[in-house]
Amino acid sequence: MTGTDDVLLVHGGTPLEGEIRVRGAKNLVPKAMVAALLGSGPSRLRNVPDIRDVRVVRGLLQLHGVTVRPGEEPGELVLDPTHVESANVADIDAHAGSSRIPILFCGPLLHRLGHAFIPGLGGCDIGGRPIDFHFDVLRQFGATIEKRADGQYLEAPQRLRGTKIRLPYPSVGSTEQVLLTAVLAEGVTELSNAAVEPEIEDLICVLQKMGAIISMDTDRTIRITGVDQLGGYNHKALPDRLEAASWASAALATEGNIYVRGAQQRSMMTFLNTYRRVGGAFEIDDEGIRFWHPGGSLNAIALETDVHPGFQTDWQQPLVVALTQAAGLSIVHETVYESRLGFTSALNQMGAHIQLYRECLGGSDCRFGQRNFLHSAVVSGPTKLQGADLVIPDLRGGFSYLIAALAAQGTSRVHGIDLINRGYENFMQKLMELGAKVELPGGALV
Ligand SMILES: CC(=O)N[C@H]1[C@@H](OP(=O)(O)OP(=O)(O)OC[C@H]2O[C@@H](n3ccc(=O)[nH]c3=O)[C@H](O)[C@@H]2O)O[C@H](CO)[C@@H](O)[C@@H]1O
Ligand SMILES: C=C(OP(=O)(O)O)C(=O)O
Repeated sequence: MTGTDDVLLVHGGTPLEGEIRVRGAKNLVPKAMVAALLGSGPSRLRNVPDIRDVRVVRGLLQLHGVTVRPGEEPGELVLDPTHVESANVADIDAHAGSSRIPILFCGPLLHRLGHAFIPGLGGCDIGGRPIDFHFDVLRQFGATIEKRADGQYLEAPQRLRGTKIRLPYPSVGSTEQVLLTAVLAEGVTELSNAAVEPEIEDLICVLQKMGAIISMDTDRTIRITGVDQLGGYNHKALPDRLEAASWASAALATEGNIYVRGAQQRSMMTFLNTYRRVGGAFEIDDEGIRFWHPGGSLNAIALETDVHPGFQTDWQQPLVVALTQAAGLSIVHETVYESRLGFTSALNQMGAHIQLYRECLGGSDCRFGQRNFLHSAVVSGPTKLQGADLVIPDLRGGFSYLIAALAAQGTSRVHGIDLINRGYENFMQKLMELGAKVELPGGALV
């Protein structure tokens, strides 16, 4: 989607009502696809959403010689890495800036080919997003890394060796880097201060199915005993708790009622507690979760994002839109990314009252305090929102703008909507199914 197609007209003021379905998690599926590279035979991944991050990884795997084809059931992919040794990666530059996943090809490619080339990464612009932890751990396994103009070139002169690693911060991607590298490394790897997000546990399940030996302690320590060979896997990806929470926030902000088929309580407990504190209602059954605004006013809250099992940072932006409708002062302290509150300036243009601060407000001190990062917010509500011209800044910020436009009076022009396809499957169709009044410029229905 390009040019004027990349704009959506949103006529606000209608509650979102109905049912949508979430499929496999954006933050697991592409990584499980990379894990298939480690196998000696084909893998089957089910519940795969049709999102851009999946398409990017599919393209990268194909460049490396993995055949990827649809399986028997809808949303199933069969990934066969048998011919990886004959890979032709001449076109890899085309994938530069596409997503964060290419960095996770390092370990598997070093094991398979002895070398790897990683193009520049993409992903949301919500902070500096360095990759120093990734390269530090890869060096500890025995890899050499050379920075080139168009990316990073890595080599493993010998088989990578297990090692003892302590992450400076429980980074999700770096934990996955260690897992995907350690499983075929020689000997034992001990990783402390690891991230333990549900998507990481699911990746560990995938790797265990392939033959890996991985144990998780309760103190963020993961131990991996390297093996000589891994097989393929057959796995159903865990559902996308981040997308589910986005729709839950949309139900609250638009005074609507949405049944999210596929949403799973276990991975959303912290979100559900917060949703209840704000005054949102939900009901859980075996197939999904219904979220709704029960009427009356919403409650202001203090909220701090954190690594799992804390409040996930990717839940923050959509929920902030609902907080503009809560009575009183809400405090939001973003501790995972230093620049994830910039999206609020557009909400202020729509009529919200959100003030940003450099200090760590409302909770513990974080890495960003006293360092000039506007990473705390005070949201004063309730405020009526008015339609506006909005330019989508990042994935969750983009979905938040859609929510704000749907909750607002009048019409908004939302520019850059294609970015949302990176992580939300068929979001325009889902909006229509929920009764949203949205159209493409020129009057075409989506
Ligand atoms: C594709 C994917 O799964 N993306 C998720 C993943 O991103 P991603 O894996 O990139 O996020 P990390 O957990 O690594 O980043 C967390 C923090 O660690 C810092 N850091 C990270 C790596 C590094 O080498 N150096 C460093 O300083 C980052 O700047 C950030 O401040 O986890 C994030 C935190 O749950 C989520 O918001 C993203 O949706
Ligand atoms: C920050 C996100 O993703 P990524 O790491 O892919 O940029 C997100 O999903 O909100």
